[in-house]
Amino acid sequence: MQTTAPVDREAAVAVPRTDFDPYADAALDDPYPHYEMLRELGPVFYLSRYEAYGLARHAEIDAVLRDPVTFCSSAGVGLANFHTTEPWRKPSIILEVDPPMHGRTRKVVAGLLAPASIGPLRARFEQEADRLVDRLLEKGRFDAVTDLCEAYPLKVFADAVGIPAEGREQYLLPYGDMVFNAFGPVNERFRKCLAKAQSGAIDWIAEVCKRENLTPGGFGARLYEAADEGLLAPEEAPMLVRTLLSAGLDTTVFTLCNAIRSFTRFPDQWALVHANPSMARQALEEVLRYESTFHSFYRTTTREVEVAGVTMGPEQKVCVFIGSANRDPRRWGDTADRFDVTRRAAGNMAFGTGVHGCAGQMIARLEGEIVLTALARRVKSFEAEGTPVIHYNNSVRGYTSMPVRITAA
Ligand SMILES: C=Cc1ccc(C(=O)O)cc1
Repeated sequence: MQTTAPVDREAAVAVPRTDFDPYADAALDDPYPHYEMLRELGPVFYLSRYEAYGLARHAEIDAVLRDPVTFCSSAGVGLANFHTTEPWRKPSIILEVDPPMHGRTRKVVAGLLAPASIGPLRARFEQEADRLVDRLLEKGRFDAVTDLCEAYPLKVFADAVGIPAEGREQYLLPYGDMVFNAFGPVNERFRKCLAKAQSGAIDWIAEVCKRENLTPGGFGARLYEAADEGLLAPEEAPMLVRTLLSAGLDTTVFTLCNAIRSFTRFPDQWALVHANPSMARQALEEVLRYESTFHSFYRTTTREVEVAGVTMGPEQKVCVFIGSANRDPRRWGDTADRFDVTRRAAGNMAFGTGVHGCAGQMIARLEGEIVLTALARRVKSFEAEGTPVIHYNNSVRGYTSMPVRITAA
């Protein structure tokens, strides 16, 4: 689909309008029937409640994310347009910038998080996963959110960044919760979360991003070394440490939540992974497709552009529902709504795509693969103990609580 064709007004089609609220609790409880409705509205629709265009099909989302010049990030990647609204914090110098600046900061962060750079962490990550599974098997029943999904990234990823141990539980997750709520509207959820973040987390993050508080050799310290080498301006190093802490915790926590949730819902799928732990990486990819952590974010048009016959003016917000793209039968066939760990789920949109595709996706996959492998080797089955409590956030999806019982192999 061409997004750079000159606009032909006669050919332009009327855009289907909907007053659907993707941020209502009812939508967040189970977004998938709503996504199907949006996909059936057409390749492009208009969210009248938020005065933004929306895309819910894989093909159009892929094309928009691959055109960062027409669909920019420097006006913010949430509903708020930074050209008219004061952001809640200083914009990110990697997420909320466009090429060419984006290319420079991205090169530094991508180098830090590349397979060659994170490979040496594998042994430490595996040791921590085994230690954690020891504890879980002793317990037998526990809350998978607090005791597993939060505990693991808060230890291994926060250690890899090199921040102090003190204050992580209290501040890291509430800060990430605010980062992801900020991509949605200023609703009650946004306001409550911002007030909470302003009562400690924002200051704590600023403090731990300072060079003197970062462990030598960690990702944080290495960003300052990049500044020493002139690859970054001095003031950019703490901003990129902030990026790691903004993007690298809640996302992985919720991906692990969505994995455990999927395996308790579909025990036959766990049985396959338990029987063959080397499937863990492939199974994780299906979790990322089937229950994406990141569900939606925005781009802003930089000019008048036609998408699938619909003419959009400049300065228009466009919401891409990547959680829907991952269930689009046009891309995944008629089993798109089936959780199937034998599927080839590569090419899913869980980490976005294009130049802004998640720079941390390899370390996120490493954490997920290692945890699932450690569990697959030693846990025969997961049983849900009661209904898990959904974590309501404007753009990411996971759980606040998930009591489970495990049976040792
Ligand atoms: C994937 C989300 C994301 C959130 C925050 C940042 C940042 O703060 O730079 C980057 C990515």
